[in-house]
Amino acid sequence: MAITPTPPPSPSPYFKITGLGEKGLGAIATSTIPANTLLFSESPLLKVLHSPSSGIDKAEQVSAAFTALPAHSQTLFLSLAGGAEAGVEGAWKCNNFMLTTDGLENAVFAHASRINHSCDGGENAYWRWEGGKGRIEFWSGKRVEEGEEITHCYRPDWRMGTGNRRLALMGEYGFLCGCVVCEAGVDDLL
Ligand SMILES: C[S@@+](CC[C@H](N)C(=O)[O-])C[C@H]1O[C@@H](n2cnc3c(N)ncnc32)[C@H](O)[C@@H]1O
Repeated sequence: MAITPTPPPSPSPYFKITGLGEKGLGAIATSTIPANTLLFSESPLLKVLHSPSSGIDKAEQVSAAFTALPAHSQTLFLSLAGGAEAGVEGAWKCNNFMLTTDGLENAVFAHASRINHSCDGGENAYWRWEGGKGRIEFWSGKRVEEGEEITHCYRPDWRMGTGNRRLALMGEYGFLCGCVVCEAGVDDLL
């Protein structure tokens, strides 16, 4: 069973971070949020720009970038999901965002990493990387009711049926998806 750490402070006036059972921590709206609201923005805790021609693989780059972090940032990084069980590699696998479509720029964020996944259709938030500002922004994609969990879709298209989606998420991220779409148990996105 996952170890749920003490909830960190929220980066946003719109939600709190709290324990959500099997999902670990997650974000719960503390008031109604209108659609298209900027929820928060933040700069990366650890970012890697991969260059295939360098001959250095991404895992080595992540490890070197982690070593270069100040001690308090290392502690924060390892406190993210996957860190207690599988160290730097586990926290990276579980929490990194692919910032650019070429897959070469990835980053882990202290707060954005606490937002859970919901399959396509169940999510109510989305993110975008503002490269010029060096910050990720999280926006509400629709109106969110007080008490609702704020989620985003970790991959843009999971329209492959509940069983296949759950298998794919288990393979890539190592969790059994408990989002509203999967829990409904219908393959209505086919
Ligand atoms: C990026 S972290 C999200 C925040 C995490 N819940 C935490 O406690 O820090 C991803 C992890 O959260 C959990 N998670 C996220 N979305 C989930 C979902 N739809 N169903 C079940 N677990 C989920 C899984 O343990 C996954 O490996």
